Amino acid sequence: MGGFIGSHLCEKLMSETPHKVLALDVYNDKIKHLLEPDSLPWAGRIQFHRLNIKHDSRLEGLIKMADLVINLAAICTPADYNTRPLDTIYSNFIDALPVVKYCSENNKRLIHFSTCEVYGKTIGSFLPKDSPLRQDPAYYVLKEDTSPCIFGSIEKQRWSYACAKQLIERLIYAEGAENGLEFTIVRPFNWIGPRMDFIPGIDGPSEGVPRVLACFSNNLLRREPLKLVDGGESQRTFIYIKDAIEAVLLMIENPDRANGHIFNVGNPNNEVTVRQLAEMMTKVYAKVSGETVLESPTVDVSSKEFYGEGYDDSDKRIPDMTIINKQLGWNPKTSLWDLLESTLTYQHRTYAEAIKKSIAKPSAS
Ligand SMILES: NC(=O)c1ccc[n+]([C@@H]2O[C@H](COP(=O)([O-])OP(=O)(O)OC[C@H]3O[C@@H](n4cnc5c(N)ncnc54)[C@H](O)[C@@H]3O)[C@@H](O)[C@H]2O)c1
Ligand SMILES: O=C(O)[C@H]1O[C@H](OP(=O)(O)OP(=O)(O)OC[C@H]2O[C@@H](n3ccc(=O)[nH]c3=O)[C@H](O)[C@@H]2O)[C@H](O)[C@@H](O)[C@@H]1O
Repeated sequence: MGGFIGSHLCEKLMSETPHKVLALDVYNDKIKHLLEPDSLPWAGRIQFHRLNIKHDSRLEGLIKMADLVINLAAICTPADYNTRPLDTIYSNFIDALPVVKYCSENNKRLIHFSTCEVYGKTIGSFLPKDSPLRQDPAYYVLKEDTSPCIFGSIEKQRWSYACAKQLIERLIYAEGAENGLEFTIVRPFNWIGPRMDFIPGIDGPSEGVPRVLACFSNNLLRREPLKLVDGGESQRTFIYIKDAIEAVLLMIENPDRANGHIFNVGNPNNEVTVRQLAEMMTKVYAKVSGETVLESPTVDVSSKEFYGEGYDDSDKRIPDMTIINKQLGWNPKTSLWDLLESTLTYQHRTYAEAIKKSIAKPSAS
């Protein structure tokens, strides 16, 4: 609950609902503003417990105290999937097991965060490059109940994350079928916004590689070209975190309509290639910062150079919205331009000064 999505969810639950939250994480930096000072209007409704779900005897007791458990804990940055595959598999499968088990044994409802990466590659990506079928949505739109999960070979360790997430989904589904666990599985499609990941060298390790929003923000803040991996041809649909949190709140408030379902949560209208994302972020950042655009705003880099051996990529990710629409009546609202404008305004306000100082005094930390 102390990460990017957890911080936005806690904020929403505190400001717009009467619910109480027991927030568990190894860090609380992103929710500190909700915990202090004691005079906050929701003081007493949110409690932070610093614990590692991997090995902490307090976990079962805390789950027993709750009506609903939301599991967000995971390693979820692609730079880790091929370089720390064991940690990735343990984090996304093994470490989630006690949470599922305690929910099942104690009859607690579970909302588990999976990923759109469980779909892997599209069927269309295996068609010849010039096949007209590539334009047919039947070959690329990702549907919860009919699309297959298509991963690369084992040496493409990128898929360690998707595979672990798929297996935990299957386990939760089986707990529902055999033991009556009440569950909802969320498959986020590139949720982005303020507080996502970290800016290397400022609030995270200098050599760390966060997800694309933070990578590109870091480049823009430092006036470096944005790095396009393997030509930036992969396609993504990005959704504003605040739109996505509305969907999670509907799941929390409507158990009868959410239990037993797997939901895609994304914005099919915000599709771009990574290259187009870089171009749009460059324009938006110039607008919100008042800075000029570099002569060469992007640079190409191979995936091997950027991520190392074993990287692979999802080609295209368009969520089908039929199920979430029917069950919860939810639709995303914010356009890519608007969500980048508010997010990059936040990035500039939060980091520009710190970056300037770190560039001026490289040895000071
Ligand atoms: N942001 C997205 O678009 C996106 C997309 C797909 C899936 N997800 C999934 O949503 C969840 C949350 O993602 P996020 O973007 O907020 O990432 P995040 O890294 O900001 O949040 C994850 C949080 O889990 C905590 N954590 C990890 N292991 C832990 C452990 N063993 N014990 C206690 N805490 C632990 C981390 O400290 C972190 O605060 C993850 O399961 C991720 O796989 C997110
Ligand atoms: O957010 C999601 O829905 C899921 O997808 C992400 O995976 P991915 O979209 O591949 O990760 P990003 O780091 O956001 O990268 C997006 C694309 O940009 C590219 N990229 C990334 C960083 C960069 O500097 N340059 C660049 O071209 C990547 O190669 C990839 O094609 C992560 O796996 C998870 O957070 C999550 O499960």
